[in-house]
Amino acid sequence: MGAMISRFWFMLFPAKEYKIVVVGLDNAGKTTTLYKLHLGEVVTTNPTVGSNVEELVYKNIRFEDEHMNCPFLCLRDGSGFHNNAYQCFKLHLVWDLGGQERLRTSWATYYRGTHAVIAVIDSNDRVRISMMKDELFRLLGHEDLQHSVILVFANKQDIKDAMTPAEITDALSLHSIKDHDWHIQACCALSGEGLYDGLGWIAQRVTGKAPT
Ligand SMILES: Nc1nc2c(ncn2[C@@H]2O[C@H](COP(=O)(O)OP(=O)(O)OP(=O)(O)O)[C@@H](O)[C@H]2O)c(=O)[nH]1
Ligand SMILES: [Mg+2]
Repeated sequence: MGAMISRFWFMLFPAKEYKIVVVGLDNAGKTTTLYKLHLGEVVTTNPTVGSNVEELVYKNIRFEDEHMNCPFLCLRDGSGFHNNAYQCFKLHLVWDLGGQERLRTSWATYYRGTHAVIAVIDSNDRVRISMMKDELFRLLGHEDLQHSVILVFANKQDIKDAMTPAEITDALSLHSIKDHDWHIQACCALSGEGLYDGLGWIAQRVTGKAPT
């Protein structure tokens, strides 16, 4: 019933959309991440040529005091324990870009209007982490991403001896990023662990960000 009401509500009052682009080297797990979030399932992937795009709805329960000034589409939840609570929906349009070397030059064509960048890292790919650092700093310098927040997914944490988020933070020099809000999240796109935590961080941070 609740799901039906919210679907109907969406049709009447479409929420403001937030644009996210997902970047990272080939084989990092970008497409797996997108479809795990979108469908809740692991899909069989092929290397992406071009892009995939899907809409994700992130739902958050907020209590009345936190809800003040909430800019999102909200439904009052008057039932049970939560009669002071609201369900706040944020709609994210997520672009998953191909990571092969020849495709990376086209990433910038997707940047305009982006609120958040997700950089997916294969935490076992020690050899190419410096290449990913170069790509990351190149995109951070792009004018269309001036106002974007950056989420780094330290993916494939299920594999033994994966680099920890702290190691990846050092290898990517994340602490030297001063002009963007950033966050690193350990995850496993196969099980989904950590993915919603990362999306939750974005959902909080995009409020009030206005890319040109
Ligand atoms: N063990 C493990 N494997 C993963 C994980 N996430 C993705 N993979 C695997 O990594 C491989 C590449 O995943 P993709 O999602 O296609 O990678 P991609 O980043 O989209 O690659 P491109 O499209 O070429 O840029 C697939 O075999 C996935 O099943 C993970 O968390 N753990
Ligand atoms: Mg892909």
